[in-house]
Amino acid sequence: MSTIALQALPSSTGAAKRLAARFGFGLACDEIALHRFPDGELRVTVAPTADTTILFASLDQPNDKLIALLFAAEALRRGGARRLVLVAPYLCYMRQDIAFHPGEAISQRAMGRLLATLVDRVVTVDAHLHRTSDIRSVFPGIEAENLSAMPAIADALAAEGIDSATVVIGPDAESGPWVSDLAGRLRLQHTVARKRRRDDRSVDIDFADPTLLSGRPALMVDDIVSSGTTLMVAARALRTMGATAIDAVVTHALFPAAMVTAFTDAGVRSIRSTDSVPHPTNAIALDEVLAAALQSELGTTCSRETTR
Ligand SMILES: O=P(O)(O)OC[C@H]1O[C@@H](O)[C@H](O)[C@@H]1O
Repeated sequence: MSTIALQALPSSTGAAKRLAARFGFGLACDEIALHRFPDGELRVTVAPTADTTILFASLDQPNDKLIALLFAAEALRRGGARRLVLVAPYLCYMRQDIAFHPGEAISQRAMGRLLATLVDRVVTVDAHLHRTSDIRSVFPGIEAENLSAMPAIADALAAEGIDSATVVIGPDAESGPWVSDLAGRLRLQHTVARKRRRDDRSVDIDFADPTLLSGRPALMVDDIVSSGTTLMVAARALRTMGATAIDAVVTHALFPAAMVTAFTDAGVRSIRSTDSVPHPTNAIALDEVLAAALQSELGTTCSRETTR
């Protein structure tokens, strides 16, 4: 019988423990210990490994976490891990999938190649792949899955009840697949706006049918809220179009918590996120969708603790 362990970066231990509990056989979650030296370098210490180790590391604020992951993978392999599975509910650096200007690095490609040298499988949620149709092309030679948060979001919204006149809104063409999926699950009308980004904090958004929202609630859906510009500009447009209420739901909440006030000022009544990134707006847990994807790792395994 082979063994399995779960180890998490400190910022991911909450979600990792929820995942472990969902497996239902007493799998412990070990926190990877990080020590920062006075000069800023990191020492990384892992718990004893198992044949298969699930490394839980959501990669928001990624630069230090990537170094920690690199060192953790080294220690786990040297400790005997035959299979490393990275669970990164938020996968960083996926948005730059082409060189928009001469000389720019394609971060998606570089990140995929780096992670493919460290682990055997990557599991993520609503990765921003845009022009990349298959996540496996990002990770040469290893397994990779891009799960959807929309079933969990739809279940949460349906459970609390939603006005059937609500229009599900996507702020740009990239959001189309999420918007149509969620609207289909909730049996709601949907529309996707046109967005033109001028720079990091400046976008123009317009809707093909400016009358659609008149007197109706809007539910904005997106994969990422980062600077919050897209959400605020879209909310102002929806308000001008006569939306009676504007709620937002997002998979990855990357914005500073204090920005919620600015969203309220722009007309957003509520914003909820999944727990892919720890955030005060977290309202939808992803443990069930992650556990389902990871069932194949359990096979005839038992937790490392039970075999010591
Ligand atoms: O406008 P901010 O919040 O900075 O960026 C998030 C938006 O930019 C896109 O890549 C995302 O899909 C989302 O629509």
